Amino acid sequence: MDKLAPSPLDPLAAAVADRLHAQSKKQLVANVPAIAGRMAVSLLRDRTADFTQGEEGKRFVADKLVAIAPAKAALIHMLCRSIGATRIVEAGTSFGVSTIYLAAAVRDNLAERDDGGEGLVIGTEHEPAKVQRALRNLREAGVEEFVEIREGDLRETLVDLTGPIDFMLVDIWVPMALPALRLVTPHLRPGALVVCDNVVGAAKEYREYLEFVRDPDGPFTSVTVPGNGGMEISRKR
Ligand SMILES: C[S@@+](CC[C@H](N)C(=O)[O-])C[C@H]1O[C@@H](n2cnc3c(N)ncnc32)[C@H](O)[C@@H]1O
Repeated sequence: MDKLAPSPLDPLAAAVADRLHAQSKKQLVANVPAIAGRMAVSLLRDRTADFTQGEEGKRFVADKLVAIAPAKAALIHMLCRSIGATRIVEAGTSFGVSTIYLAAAVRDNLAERDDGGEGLVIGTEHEPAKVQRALRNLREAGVEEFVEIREGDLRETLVDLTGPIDFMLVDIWVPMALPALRLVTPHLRPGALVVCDNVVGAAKEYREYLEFVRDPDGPFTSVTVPGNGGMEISRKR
């Protein structure tokens, strides 16, 4: 028996997502020694395990999927379906794996409402080649019409957002997580959810982000979901 529940996606989108999950895992496994080496150098040099920074780090990750894990993707899909999300922001699109789940949720939420309303996932990605790959994957998965990918640095691409936003996925290199959330927070509707990946595995690196979402006087209430690097799920007050 499979360890995970079946994919929540329709067969067309599931086939594309499953292929990309497998590709991402294979890429990760093949690069374990390279990643471990880079983490060790980063720890010694900058006291952080974040190996994505600096010119060399950026070059290394420029062609990597680093896709969200299947179970986490299924969870964000379920959350988006549960809150009826139709306007979503994704910080960190890469090859579009998480985007497929978010866009499928928007499509299905709109279909259930059946009121002619519109919906959109606004993704952002600063590697032009990844944007092209994401667009191709979204087209193949049949969900392209529900996605707009803004190419460039999110500190520029997310400044002119209009709300209300129902859901945000933060799956980005760590130093960008809090700047992304700060940009989007004013546009999140009350009850909107923000999911940030890998906050347990990289708790030290996410310290400021976590302080922000866990601040009892701040704009969010927050829970940590452990396992596989962990996730922080924060709800806008
Ligand atoms: C962890 S990956 C995203 C994976 C994606 N959510 C998925 O599941 O397929 C993070 C992505 O953020 C992109 N990125 C990093 N810093 C960025 C920035 N300042 N602006 C836009 N994109 C950025 C990287 O190029 C990388 O593709």
